[in-house]
Formats: sequence, C-alpha cells, structure tokens
Amino acid sequence: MVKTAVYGSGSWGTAIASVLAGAGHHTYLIGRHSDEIELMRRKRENVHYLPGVFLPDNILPTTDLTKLEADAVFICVPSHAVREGARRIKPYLKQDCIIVNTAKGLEEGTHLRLSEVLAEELPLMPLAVLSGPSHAEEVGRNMPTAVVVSASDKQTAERVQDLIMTPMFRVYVNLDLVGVELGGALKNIIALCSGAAEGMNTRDNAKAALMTRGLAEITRLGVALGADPLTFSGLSGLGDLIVTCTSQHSRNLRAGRALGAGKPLDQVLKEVGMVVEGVRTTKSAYELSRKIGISMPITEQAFKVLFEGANPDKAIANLMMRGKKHEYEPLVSFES
Ligand SMILES: NC(=O)C1=CN([C@@H]2O[C@H](COP(=O)(O)OP(=O)(O)OC[C@H]3O[C@@H](n4cnc5c(N)ncnc54)[C@H](O)[C@@H]3O)[C@@H](O)[C@H]2O)C=CC1
Ligand SMILES: O=C(CO)COP(=O)(O)O
Repeated sequence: MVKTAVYGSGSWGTAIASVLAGAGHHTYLIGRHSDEIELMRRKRENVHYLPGVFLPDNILPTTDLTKLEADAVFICVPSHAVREGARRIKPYLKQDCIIVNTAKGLEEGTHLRLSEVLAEELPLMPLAVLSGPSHAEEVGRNMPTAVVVSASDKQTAERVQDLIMTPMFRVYVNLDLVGVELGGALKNIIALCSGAAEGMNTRDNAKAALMTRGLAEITRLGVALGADPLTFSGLSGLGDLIVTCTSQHSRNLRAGRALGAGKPLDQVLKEVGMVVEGVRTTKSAYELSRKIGISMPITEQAFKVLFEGANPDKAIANLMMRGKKHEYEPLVSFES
C-alpha cells in the first residue's frame, strides 16, 4: 500500500487529503497548530478552513512530522511558506519519496517557480506539480474536477497521476513544467483584477476583456520563460483562469471585489481569512516582467493599485487608453 502525507492542513490540504483517502490511501494530514488538529480529529471536519466536509477515518490529522515518512508528500502551504516548509520537512522524508507541490505562486525576491525552490531545498527528490481548476470546497465534496500534473520526467508525473486519480478527480499529465506552474500562479493576478472590476460595477464586458487579455500577457511571459504556448489554453491556463475569475469560492476574486469596492488591502486580507496568493504574485510577476522586458499591462496596473496606492478607476483608464495594438502581436514582445 502507498503511504501518503499532506503538509499543510488549510482548505487545499484538507481537500487533497480527502481525494487521497478516496483513492484508498491512508493519509496523514499534517498541520502546525495542535488545537486545530485536535478539533479536526474530534469533529472529523476542518471547521475553520473547509467546513461541512466530512473527513473519513483514513485521513489522520496530526502535527507529528515523523508521519512524513511516506511514499508521496503533497505540499499544501501558501507559496511564501514553501521554502521554509521544505527545510522543515527534509529530515523526515524517505529518500525516494515524491514531493508534489500544489501551492500556486512565485517566490518573492528570487521570482523562482516553486518547483525550482523545492529543487534547491530537496535536490535529490523526485518533484511534481499539481495544478488546474480545482476549488477545495468542491473537491472536498467529491464534485467532478479535472487537473493536470507535471514533472520534469514522465515517470514521476505518471506515478502521481496513478496515485491521486479517482472517478471524480481526473488527472491529466502535461510535461511542460514551466507552463503548468506559471499558468497556476499568474491566473491569480487576473482573478484579483476581475474581482476589482466586479467591485467597481464595471460588469461583464470588462471581466471578459481582463480574462482574455490577461491570458495573452500570461502566455507572453510564459513563452519568454520557456513555456509551450499551448499549455495556457489547457487546464492550468484557461481552465484555472475561468474558475478563479468566476467561482463564488475564489479567495482571489473575493479579495479583488472588496478592493474594487474601496476597502484597504489589510482589511481585505483579514476578511478573506485564507491565503490570497494573487497579491504577492502580482509583485513577483511585475518585477520579473520588468527584469526580462515583457509587457504585462494588466499586471502593471494591479501592482500600482496594490502597492503604490493607485486609484482603480485610473488603472482602468490607463488600460483603456494604451496605444493602438493588433490583437496578436509576436508572443515574445519586448515593448514596454
Ligand atoms: N483553496 C483552494 O481551493 C486551492 C488552493 N491552492 C493553493 O494551495 C496553497 C494553500 O492554499 P489554501 O489551502 O487555500 O490556504 P489556506 O489559507 O486555506 O490554508 C493555509 C494553510 O497553511 C498553513 N500555513 C500558513 N503558513 C504556514 C507556514 N509558514 N508553515 C506551515 N504551514 C503554514 C496554515 O496554517 C493553513 O493551515 C496556495 O498556494 C493556494 O493557491 C491550489 C488549488 C486550490
Ligand atoms: O487555485 C485555485 C482554484 O484552482 C484557488 O483559487 P483561489 O485561491 O482564488 O480560491
């Protein structure tokens, strides 16, 4: 029998544990707060992060890091905690254990993809990435979901596919690791902007424009970094963009709505109460696009609103009043 563990017991860690348990694996769900874990064990529910989802007996909530001695460990902490998390779990991992990152973001400062962060911290371990349109609230309730797994080698990706695929959790393999990771990380910026558009009552046309032109700039950055453009019309591109920009469950969309309605960022983050990855990712993607000379106008305006106090109305005007363009310009365009 395969032994699995999930590091991070928030909403996504709990949902991933429920898929693994549904696939028949005894799964340790490893959290850091003993009171939360104790409550989970007693109520068989993650009351704070995923209320209403029953945890079956083969999910074993714990704070005991020795339970990381598994065949596969799923990393389900926010992106800013991935490096520190990797250092923390390293002493407990088996040598041939597969590490599957599920966090969506870029490392602040270095702008590294999270598999690159993990490769630095856990250089000898096989690494994979799971991404795609998949809200915990639906996955935890066993609702039909399709995702994508990537790795730098086919065997690792297919092992993860075998491990976690169930009749309600369909897993595709895509070996374009760069594209899969960037699609999952960058869509959160566009979800924040789509939410802001809703919060400002700009309605549907603006949202559709943001999603479509957002995908264009995600693809532009991705291709410049070596991704296959086709990946961005797949589950970890268009698919994740659709779900995060439209779902009632999206944390990034909710945060964007509140920002668009004029609430300050600190208050918005407190009110959402779970990680809103798009905020940090906006900063990283903006810095990265400047560093390599790729035009990302929506990300640039999001950066100005989030970090420079720019007015969202002015941000929309800035996007609408840009110079005339052709819809399809060369994918790697170094204009400013
Ligand atoms: N919630 C969802 O539907 C999905 C989330 N994800 C990604 O999964 C990652 C985690 O997101 P959620 O579970 O939604 O966040 P969350 O806010 O629901 O839970 C985060 C969990 O990580 C823990 N945590 C925070 N900082 C930590 C640290 N320094 N060390 C160890 N644990 C720490 C928290 O205590 C909490 O248990 C994010 O990158 C998110 O983009 C991906 C797909 C779906
Ligand atoms: O990545 C996700 C769904 O695929 C989760 O998005 P949110 O963090 O916006 O809820």
